Amino acid sequence: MKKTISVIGVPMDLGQGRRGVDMGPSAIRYAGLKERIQRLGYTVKDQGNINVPTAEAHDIDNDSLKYLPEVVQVSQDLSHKVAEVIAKDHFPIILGGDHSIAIGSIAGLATHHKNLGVIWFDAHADFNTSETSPSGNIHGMPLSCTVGIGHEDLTHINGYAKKVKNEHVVIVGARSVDPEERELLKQHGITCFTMHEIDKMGIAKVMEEAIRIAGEGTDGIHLSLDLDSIDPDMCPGVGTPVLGGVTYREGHLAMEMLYQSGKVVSCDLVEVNPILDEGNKTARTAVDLVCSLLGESVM
Ligand SMILES: NC(=[NH2+])NCCC[C@H](N)C(=O)O
Ligand SMILES: [Mn+2]
Ligand SMILES: [Mn+2]
Repeated sequence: MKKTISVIGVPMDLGQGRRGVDMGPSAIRYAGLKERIQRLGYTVKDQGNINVPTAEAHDIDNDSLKYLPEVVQVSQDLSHKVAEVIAKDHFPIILGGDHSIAIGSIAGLATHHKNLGVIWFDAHADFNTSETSPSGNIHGMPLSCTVGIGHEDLTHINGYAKKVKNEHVVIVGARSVDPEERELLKQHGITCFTMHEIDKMGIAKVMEEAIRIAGEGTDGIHLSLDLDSIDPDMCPGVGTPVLGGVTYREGHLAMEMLYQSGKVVSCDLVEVNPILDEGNKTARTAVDLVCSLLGESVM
C-alpha cells in the first residue's frame, strides 16, 4: 500500500524581500502536482493553504528579524497541520512560500519523529541568526532554528528547542554562504556538501553520504528542497538565484536515490516565485523532481 500524500500550501513571503513567492503554492499546483502524483498510484489529499498575513498590512518592527511575530504565528499553525497529517500516517508535501516555512514543517514532523534526519537541498545554508544575517530575512535562518540556534520565539515552536540533532543534518548544493554563517556551521559541526564537492565527488557519492548522515540512526528523513539549489537555467523563478547550481539530471538522480533509500517521510518545495519565472518553468521542475522523489523513474 502506497502512503497517502497530503499537500499543504503556505503562501509565505514574509521571510524575504521580494514579492511573488506567496504565489508558489498556486504555481506548483497549476503545474499538475496532484495529477502527476496520482498517476504514480498514490492517493493525494490537498489540505488547502495555511493562512499567512499580508505583508502590506503589517509593519516591520525589527530590521534584524523581519516580520518575526507573523513568521512565528505561521510556523505554529503549519506545525499543527503537519502534526495532524503525520498522525494519520500521511506523507506531507509542504508548498512554499519562502524557506522560513521549514521552521514550522520540521516542528510539526518532530512531534512524531523524535529523531529526524534533514537533507537541506539549497544554494544557501540558511544557517544565519539575527546576529550574522546580512539581510534580517528569516528565510536565511530556518536551519539554525531547527537545531536550536537563534531567536527563542523561532527555536521554541511547540515549547522546546532543537527539533533535530546537528549530526543528522546535511546541506547539499551550497554555493552562497555568508562569512559568519560559515563559521557557525563549522562551530556546530553541520555537514555541508557544496557545489565544489558535487563537482569533485559526483552527485551519486554525495547523496550516498547525505543519506547515510540523515538516515542512519534516525526514524526518517525530511527533504527540504529549495529550488534555488537547481541551476537557474531550469529554475529561474526564485528570489535569490545563484549561478553554477545542480543540473536537472543531478537533481533527478539525487531524488531517485532518496526514493530508493526508502527513508524519506516528508518534503518542502520552497522559494518558487512565479513573478520571476519563465512560463512556470521552476514550478514544473519542482513537480518533476518530487515525482522522482516518489519513484516515478526508478524501474
Ligand atoms: N532560503 C533562501 N533562499 N535563503 C537565502 C539566504 C540569503 C542570505 N544568506 C541571507 O541570509 O539573507
Ligand atoms: Mn533556502
Ligand atoms: Mn536558497
